[in-house]
Amino acid sequence: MTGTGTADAPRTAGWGAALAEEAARFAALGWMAGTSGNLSVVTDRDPLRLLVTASGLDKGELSARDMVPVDGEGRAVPGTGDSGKPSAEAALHARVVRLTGAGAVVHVHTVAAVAVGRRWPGGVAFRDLEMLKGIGRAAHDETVVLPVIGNSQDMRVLGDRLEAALNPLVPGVVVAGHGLYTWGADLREARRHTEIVEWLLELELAEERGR
Ligand SMILES: CSC[C@@H](O)[C@@H](O)C(=O)COP(=O)(O)O
Ligand SMILES: [Zn+2]
Repeated sequence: MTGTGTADAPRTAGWGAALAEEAARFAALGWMAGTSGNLSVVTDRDPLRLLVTASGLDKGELSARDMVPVDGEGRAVPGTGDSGKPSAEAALHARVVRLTGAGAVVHVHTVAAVAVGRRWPGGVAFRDLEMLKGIGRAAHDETVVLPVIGNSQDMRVLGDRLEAALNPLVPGVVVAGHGLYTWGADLREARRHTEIVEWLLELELAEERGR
């Protein structure tokens, strides 16, 4: 896929490379199989602008040019290049940013997220785990609930569900039958949150198998 070299391109090139690197990392873990998943980073707050992965590509093979600038509603910003169609879920990324103030959003399709969403459709609780510190919660004596929301192909519906279920203390939501959304102040924090939440989901399933 080719970019254009518009005035905006040099400014977003660094973000694009960072997104491609993150996507390759998640893909290598098997969390973005079969073109699934998408990533975004906030490049401007006023007006809100995000750079989001293009739709339908193998997320393990992206380059800096496979990223699309979108507005605060997730619509491609006109005149910013021909780097393809924004992710089908760009509007949800923008909604997460508006709701949480996040600087980066990660969406992965992990088996654990789908399995947990099926088993605990009302949300899943964690407690007394050192790993909870990685999402800013206490390692002891605090119950942390990760919300689970129903899936939809309509990003407005999905956004409304996410807003209604959002736990302000937890930077993530499981989308039942679909995958996981996580976010952070920047790409690095969003990655850490993704890894921690995925670890928690896998633990829950391992424990369930042992019960
Ligand atoms: C197997 S891809 C499923 C898609 O519908 C979607 O859920 C997804 O995560 C990737 O969509 P994309 O438009 O490439 O960002
Ligand atoms: Zn998806």
